[in-house]
Amino acid sequence: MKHIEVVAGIIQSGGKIFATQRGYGEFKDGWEFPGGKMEPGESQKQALARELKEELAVNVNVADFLCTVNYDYPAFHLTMHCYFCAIADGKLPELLEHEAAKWLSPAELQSVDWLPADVEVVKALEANLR
Ligand SMILES: Nc1nc2c([nH]c(=O)n2[C@H]2C[C@H](O)[C@@H](COP(=O)(O)OP(=O)(O)OP(=O)(O)O)O2)c(=O)[nH]1
Repeated sequence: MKHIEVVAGIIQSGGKIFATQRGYGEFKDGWEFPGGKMEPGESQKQALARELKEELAVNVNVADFLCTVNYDYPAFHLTMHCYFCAIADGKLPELLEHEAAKWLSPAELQSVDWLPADVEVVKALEANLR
């Protein structure tokens, strides 16, 4: 089966977590942690900083690793590495590709319709924030 490996960022600011809603493709309207695929020669953290800059025009410091999740979608196997991120310069994300975004408090994490692979990430995040 096809294998896709991505890095995803849990951007934190003022005690809240940034969630984005996909604007296109197979998973349109699903909620996720922004990020994307690594390019050859990039570390996971470098790839994540680049993807967040491209998608959200935001400068982040990629911080602690949270978890790696594996999920079998019908058409591919996903491996996703998740890292906490802090905004480096106070400039908030702009939606260049996503259709919507929300800043969620820890208590609000279950209030959006996460992509299937993200359910486990949210569980790990809730345990980490507790
Ligand atoms: N970035 C990201 N992708 C996720 C998450 N959860 C999840 O199932 N995915 C899936 C959706 C995509 O099929 C796959 C790869 O994500 P991607 O960001 O590279 O998106 P994409 O396939 O639209 O790729 P591209 O057109 O931007 O190259 O991972 C998540 O939290 N963040």
